[in-house]
Amino acid sequence: MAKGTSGSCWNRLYTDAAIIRSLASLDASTSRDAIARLDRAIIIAGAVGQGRLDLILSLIRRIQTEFLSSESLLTESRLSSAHCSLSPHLQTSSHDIPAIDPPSSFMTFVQSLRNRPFLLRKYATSWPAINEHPWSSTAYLRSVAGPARIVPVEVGADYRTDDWMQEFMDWDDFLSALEPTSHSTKVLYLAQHNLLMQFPDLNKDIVIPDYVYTCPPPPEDYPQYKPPGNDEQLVINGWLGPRGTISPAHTDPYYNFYVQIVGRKTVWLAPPSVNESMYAFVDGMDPNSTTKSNPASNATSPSMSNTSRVDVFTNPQEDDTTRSRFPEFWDYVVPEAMSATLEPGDMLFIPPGWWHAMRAEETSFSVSMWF
Ligand SMILES: O=C(O)CCC(=O)C(=O)O
Ligand SMILES: [Fe+2]
Repeated sequence: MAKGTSGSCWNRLYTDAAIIRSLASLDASTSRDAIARLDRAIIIAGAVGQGRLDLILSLIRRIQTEFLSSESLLTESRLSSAHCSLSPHLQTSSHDIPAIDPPSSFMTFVQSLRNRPFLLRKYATSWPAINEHPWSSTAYLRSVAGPARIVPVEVGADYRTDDWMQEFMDWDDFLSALEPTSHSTKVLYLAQHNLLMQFPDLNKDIVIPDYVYTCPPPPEDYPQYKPPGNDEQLVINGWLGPRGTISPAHTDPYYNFYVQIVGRKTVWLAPPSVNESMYAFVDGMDPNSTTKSNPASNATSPSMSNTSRVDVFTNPQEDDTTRSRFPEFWDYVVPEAMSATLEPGDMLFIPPGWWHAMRAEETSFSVSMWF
């Protein structure tokens, strides 16, 4: 779900303070802390300010070379570990997401295709992220970062539950926890994070599709659409986690090209016209309440007001309360909803305002491009 942006003067102050503090009394014993502080300036404050991101990245490299170059990064493992090859059938959707041939022109995309989701199967199979520099290789993912880097991680399978939290974690430890040999019992999800800004070598492994630069007008059913507010009007996020990580059904206000790089992921979609039957969270609401809510009205908690309380990955045969708790969902949403399981190389298009939920069928790495 799209996060808000916070005041840029504080972000600049945070960034500059992090740079100064990491250089003060820098030696071998403080080098890891210094790198973590610089990473937090990227992650929390977006490393704002003229030339600050490049400065921070080159400082991190210098500190790694000076103090941590002896640390081995060579541990190799493949992330993807197929558990089953069958695509799960969702009880909560009635249609397949249409798989089409690539639009014949940008005009076709902007004029007629931008209003509904579609799937371009195998669109990205020739990307370096799938071939020359496979993002399924933990040795490669370690090498683009170098030692002592930290990343933001969600702990817990689903952000609607009480035991869910976010924390910073060592990138190496996070990758180790994803490896098939790991004994980690926690569900860790690196979600909605601009990993390509933090590890810019990854940028050369993807090919941003030109559709994101076509400045499409608002779709017919979402007139309030505006592109992201950054200079490029484009936000790229990475999503990396083990089998079972779930993003519950929610809406974002942007167009989205979503590319599956490693593993398989099941996607569920429903149009903005079903908003009233999605049982979105409303500020102050008891999460177990079954009251229907309109996500556009009187919601004061922006972070959850566009998130549904319905578990769209439920199986009504196993959970017999779901039909009685959310009757309108079953009556009005399920007939409109569509789903698909994405394979590496598949690219999905989601228009703004569409409800979407994702579940990783195995260790999964995806990239979203909001525009
Ligand atoms: O991959 C996921 O878990 C969620 C992706 C998503 O919500 C998005 O791309 O907007
Ligand atoms: Fe989303």
